[in-house]
Amino acid sequence: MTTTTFKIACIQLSVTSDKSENLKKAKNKIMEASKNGAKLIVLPECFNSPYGTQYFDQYAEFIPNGESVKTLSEAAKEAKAYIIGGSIPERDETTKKLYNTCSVYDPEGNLIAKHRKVHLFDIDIPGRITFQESKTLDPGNSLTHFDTEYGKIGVGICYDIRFPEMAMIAARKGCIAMIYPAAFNLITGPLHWELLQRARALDNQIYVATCSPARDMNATYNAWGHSTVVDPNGQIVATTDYEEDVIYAEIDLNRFNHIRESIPLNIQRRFDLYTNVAK
Ligand SMILES: NC(=O)CC(=O)C(=O)O
Repeated sequence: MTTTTFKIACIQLSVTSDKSENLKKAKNKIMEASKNGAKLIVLPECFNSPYGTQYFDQYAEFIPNGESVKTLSEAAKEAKAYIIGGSIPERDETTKKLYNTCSVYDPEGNLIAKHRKVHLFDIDIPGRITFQESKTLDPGNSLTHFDTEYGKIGVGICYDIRFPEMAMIAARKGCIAMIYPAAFNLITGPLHWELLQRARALDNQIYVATCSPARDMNATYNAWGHSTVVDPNGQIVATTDYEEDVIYAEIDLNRFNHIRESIPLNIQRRFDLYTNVAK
């Protein structure tokens, strides 16, 4: 019998400057989410290090030969759940370049996918926020989707959510959900966080989940929090405020199919008109 529902958990982790502490806490929270029935467990962007260009070099690890991969692989196996391992600063073993990278594990603890943030967070809103990830990071060059017994799932990291093409391609390739480990901030969070998630979900009739670190007002970057799960109708089905928390939602494939059959965008698209303007 195919499984038609499963529980997702997004762990809004309180991240400190102590990497071992972050890893220990992430593992404990994964076990807690698994005990509560979660089969797909998501961690936040930069879950093993503070978020900031000044930290990436110091906290960077090789993938798969690093301690964060070891911890997440063990956690996935013990929890018997898929883990979307937020992101960590990654150093490529060959080129030595740095990336903001999400690693994904199956319930046997195998590393099954790796997503390097494709769109780097370079913004300048004068007097409010300036952030230049490209000062220290290189962008990834591929889109990431992986198969589970529940369906295909796509991954993006934070700023990637602003580029609708990514979620659209995932949906066209058959993904039931896009998952974004992310860390918006006190300027862009209230402006765009919820709207972007609901837009990606509604346009593509897929589930969308985001997982943020908890807010720390003593950190150099103050995360917005508000980790959220949105259904294929664009409705919020789980969310929270900015403190440490774990949110849970049921991903229901019957509901996914029902929404798509009721408003059948997939068979109504006019690809004959879209060619040549996609760029
Ligand atoms: N931190 C990010 O990558 C993106 C973000 O905060 C925003 O798009 O706003």
